[in-house]
Amino acid sequence: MPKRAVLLVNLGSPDSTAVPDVRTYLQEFLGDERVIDKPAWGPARRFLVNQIICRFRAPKSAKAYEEIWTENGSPLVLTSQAVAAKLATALGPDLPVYLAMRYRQPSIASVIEQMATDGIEEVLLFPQYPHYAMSSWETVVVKVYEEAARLAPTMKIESVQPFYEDADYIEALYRVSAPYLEEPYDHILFSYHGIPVRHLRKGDASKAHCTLVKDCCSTCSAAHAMCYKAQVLKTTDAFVKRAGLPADKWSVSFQSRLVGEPWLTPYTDKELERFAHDGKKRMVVMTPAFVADCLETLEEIAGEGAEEFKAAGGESFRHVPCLNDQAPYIEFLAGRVHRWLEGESPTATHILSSAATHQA
Ligand SMILES: C=CC1=C(C)c2cc3[nH]c(cc4nc(cc5[nH]c(cc1n2)c(C)c5CCC(=O)O)C(CCC(=O)O)=C4C)c(C)c3C=C
Ligand SMILES: [Fe+2]
Ligand SMILES: [Fe+2]
Repeated sequence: MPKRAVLLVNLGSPDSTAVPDVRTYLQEFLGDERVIDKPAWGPARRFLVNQIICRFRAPKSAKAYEEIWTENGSPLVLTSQAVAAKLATALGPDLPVYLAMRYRQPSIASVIEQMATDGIEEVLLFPQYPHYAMSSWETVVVKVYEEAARLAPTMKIESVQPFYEDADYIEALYRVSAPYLEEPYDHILFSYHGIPVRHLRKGDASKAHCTLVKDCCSTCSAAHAMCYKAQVLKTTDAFVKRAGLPADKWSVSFQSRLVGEPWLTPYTDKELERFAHDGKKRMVVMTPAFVADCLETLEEIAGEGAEEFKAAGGESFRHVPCLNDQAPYIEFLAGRVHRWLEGESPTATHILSSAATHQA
């Protein structure tokens, strides 16, 4: 019997809130060619990222991180560690669980080296993203395969595909959110991390669907195996059906944009202001693109978003916490791992990416 393991990978955080640490993190993150992909020419991109974006952004980001940092470190990293520990307990001693971060620590390379030292032969890679994006799911998968090819070439790795409409994931989302939907509210906003519209077009292998066909991301298409927007709409639809939400009480928006080009719309901050002006006084915001609470949910939504909504006339603002290390999420992860052990291919929707076809 080959020695098997599960590898969870999430995005990662700076080592501390000190500006030099935040700058180092941003350089690694935004220096990733699947995150900032322009200009295409490497040295020019490096100059743009290092000299312009990171230099100016690091002090502002460091302040934002200070708002959410705990005495033990980054919420994203600490929650991911708790998830890994609880999943390990659920799976038992024969199936160890490892955790790595795409940027900073623990690095993918160091964890693959550890798995090789521990004699691991077969790995289920579980990117901690429900939706496909070149800048999230794909960069994790590519990096893991690159590092494995270099450090552990005989290790066999299979990747869990984006689980945006997996019935067990939707059920977990429902179980964690339901208590927050019991109190009266006027509107529920599903706020997803944004991406540049250009990335949506880049992911469309047909080059004939996304942004080119009317209602492209809501109509059925093979392009949607790699369409972030289509996938977040499917998560929302499935959740709305499960929770029985009335049609006129919810909508979708996109947060966390950078300047320089159009990102997916409508933008969350503008929508919160609009709803407050329209007299929707009691707002609930869900953030299902993130499995763990992080800077983007705790500071941008629960902090700034709530302030902006109230400044525009809103009265109450509830952010529904992410799945975090709550039992429904651990049960979903364990269930998905068991399906792998029973021989189900991790490929629910085959992604037409070189990243997904690697076989060591
Ligand atoms: C949920 C999936 C994510 C996608 C898709 C994504 C795309 C994306 N992000 C940036 C730029 C930044 N994101 C930042 C933080 C951040 N992003 C995600 C997730 C996705 N990003 C998470 C979970 C976090 C929080 C990390 C934490 O430590 O808590 C930041 C850093 C903070 C800041 O300065 O605002 C940047 C920058 C781009 C450019 C992009 C797609 C092209
Ligand atoms: Fe991001
Ligand atoms: Fe699309």
